[in-house]
Amino acid sequence: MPASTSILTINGGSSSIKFALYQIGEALERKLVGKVDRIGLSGTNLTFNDSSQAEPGSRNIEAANHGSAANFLIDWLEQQVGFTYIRGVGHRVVHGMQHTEPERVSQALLDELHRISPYDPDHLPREIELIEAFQRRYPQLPQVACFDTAFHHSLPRVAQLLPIPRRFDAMGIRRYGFHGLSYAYLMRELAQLAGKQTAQGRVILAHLGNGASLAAVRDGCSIDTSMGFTPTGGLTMGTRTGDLDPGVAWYLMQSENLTPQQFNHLINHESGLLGVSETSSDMRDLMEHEATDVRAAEAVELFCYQVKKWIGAYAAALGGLDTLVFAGGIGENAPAVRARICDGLEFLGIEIEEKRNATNADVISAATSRVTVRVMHTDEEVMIAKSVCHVLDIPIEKEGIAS
Ligand SMILES: Nc1ncnc2c1ncn2[C@@H]1O[C@H](COP(=O)(O)OP(=O)(O)O)[C@@H](O)[C@H]1O
Ligand SMILES: CC(=O)OP(=O)(O)O
Ligand SMILES: [Mg+2]
Repeated sequence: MPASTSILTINGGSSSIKFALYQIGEALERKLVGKVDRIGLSGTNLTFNDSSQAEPGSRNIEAANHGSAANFLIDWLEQQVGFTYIRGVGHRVVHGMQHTEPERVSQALLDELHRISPYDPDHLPREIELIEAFQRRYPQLPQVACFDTAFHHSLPRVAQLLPIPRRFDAMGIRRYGFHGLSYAYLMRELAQLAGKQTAQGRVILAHLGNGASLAAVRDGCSIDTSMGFTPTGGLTMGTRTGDLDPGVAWYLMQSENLTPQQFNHLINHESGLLGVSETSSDMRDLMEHEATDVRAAEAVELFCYQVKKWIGAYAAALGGLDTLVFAGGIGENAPAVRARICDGLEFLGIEIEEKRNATNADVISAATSRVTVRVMHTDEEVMIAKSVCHVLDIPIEKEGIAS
């Protein structure tokens, strides 16, 4: 790969690290993209696509935790590209509390992230580990934290409040919302594709991946979102419960004699599509076995039903609906799921065109549909890269993305 000034992006999930390298030219050009997945499990793997090579590559690695995966990744990047030309590293940081903008990582910010890491035990400790691994190896290299909560700083008070004693609100125990990098990207793309007026209208964004949430957006601002204090809330997901009757929490903890750690594992890693199907957290697997396995069928049904209900709720919160956007691995690639979600929502003005839906077309609504329904590919990485350029004052001439 040619040596040129670049930005590295790091997106640390609960068992994976996604990364991308953007060359800074007139526009940001993605040169390398990849991920380390199955961290802490057997068969940890690094897979990558280098734009200068015809074939994708992969390597088996040993990584018991995010720290050792990060060190492996740093060594590998050192060999592939070298760090001399990397101007900055941008990290997705899932929880940012009151932070509304991306910012340069400082010791004060790291101290604060350590303090709030119990707020999201599945993402934050690993993201901190990644930032610290880069800091140890390249102390002079600027790092930028890009907060998933920032997009939702505009939530009205009523959408922030949790119905628990008021003293907790003063301690920051409130609804924040997540997937903000994805939502910010989708809103920028929507303005480019459909015009600013459409992006200023009443929009529901459905980010349906392993982690899944919806956001209601009006005048370009988030007015509500399904995840709350942690990314475990809202919709049922691959392995997370989503919203759960709090009485169930109390009952299970005491009847099963669960420690807080065991309970956390149950709601984040053993539930959702995996818990209901007893077989897989992966929507593709479940759809394949729907006809023969009632558990898989119920899991898919529950997911579609919940997304449908949230669309109804957010249409009410927005006072109507102009645009519905599907994104994320499921939202972008599963026509049958989109069709099931939208079935019965004709009363809201949502009509799907079967053929367009089947091909994952950009616009999948019928010409007669009052609501425009779109399928959009989301890109958290490029949002991170742009934020790094912004925070580090690196000019990019063109707003677009070259690849
Ligand atoms: N063609 C497809 N049909 C149905 N589901 C799909 C398809 N492609 C990907 N998915 C689902 O997308 C989900 C992963 O979404 P993704 O956004 O990649 O997750 P992550 O949150 O890990 O980035 C999985 O449930 C996967 O099964
Ligand atoms: C915020 C969140 O849930 O992220 P992910 O979907 O990557 O787990
Ligand atoms: Mg994700």
